[in-house]
Amino acid sequence: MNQTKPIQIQGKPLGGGALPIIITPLVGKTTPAILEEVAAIVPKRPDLLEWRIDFFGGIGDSLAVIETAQAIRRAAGGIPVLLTRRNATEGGEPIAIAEAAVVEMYAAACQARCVEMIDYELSNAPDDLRRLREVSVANGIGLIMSYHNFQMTPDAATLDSKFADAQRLGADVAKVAVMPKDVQDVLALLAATDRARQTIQLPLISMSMGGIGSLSRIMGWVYGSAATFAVGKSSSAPGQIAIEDLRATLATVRKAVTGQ
Ligand SMILES: O=C1C[C@@](O)(C(=O)O)C[C@@H](O)[C@@H]1O
Repeated sequence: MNQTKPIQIQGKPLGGGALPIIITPLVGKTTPAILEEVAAIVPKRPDLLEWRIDFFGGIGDSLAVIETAQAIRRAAGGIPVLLTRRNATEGGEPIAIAEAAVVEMYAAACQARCVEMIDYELSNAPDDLRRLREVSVANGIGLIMSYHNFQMTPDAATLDSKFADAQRLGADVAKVAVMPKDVQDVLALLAATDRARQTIQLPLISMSMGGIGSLSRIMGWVYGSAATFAVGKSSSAPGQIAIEDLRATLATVRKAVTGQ
């Protein structure tokens, strides 16, 4: 089987390498609600917590963001944190602040070193992508560049170009999440992931969403996806599986696929 490149945090691979890492979203609106989620999720031991800050009421207040990130970290028992503002055109929650303030919020979080990774969409302005690449590198924070399509699965050339764009723009990880209309679309996403594994130097994350797409959350690592998103307390996208069920299923697939 071809190799899946591991996601690294400050030069160290995350997870044991035998299976994809499990990322669990936090979607609370307030700091206490988020900390309640963290308390419920930490015993389930995901490899990475994704703080979906587009759900957070205090997104416009960088101090509140940094203090909440620090509180998450204190409660997370060593599990690293990925900070994600998913924009509304790519499936996120509508937010009250302009893009310039979003970039400054991300920059402040990087400078405070209160998270380990950030995620920013490839569709953003080249200057904003450049700024976040610079400030994340300067502070040792990993940068995922991502593409999401909650309506459909684009053609193979478009899928290939998203992985390639992330590499060209200097990301640490390339991520693609798309919605299938049928089983062929799930295969198209898996095939694109396998092609990217052979042509792109970066670790990859990919998934097909929705009910049928959930197959990709279970077997995407066989095609090169280094991570899979699972529900700890609340879901952040259609098709996510409960972490306990996903972990058991991944172990079964791994045993069947590798014989170990
Ligand atoms: O991009 C992704 C992937 C995702 O959309 C999913 O389908 O699991 C969930 C989001 O929280 C995350 O930012």
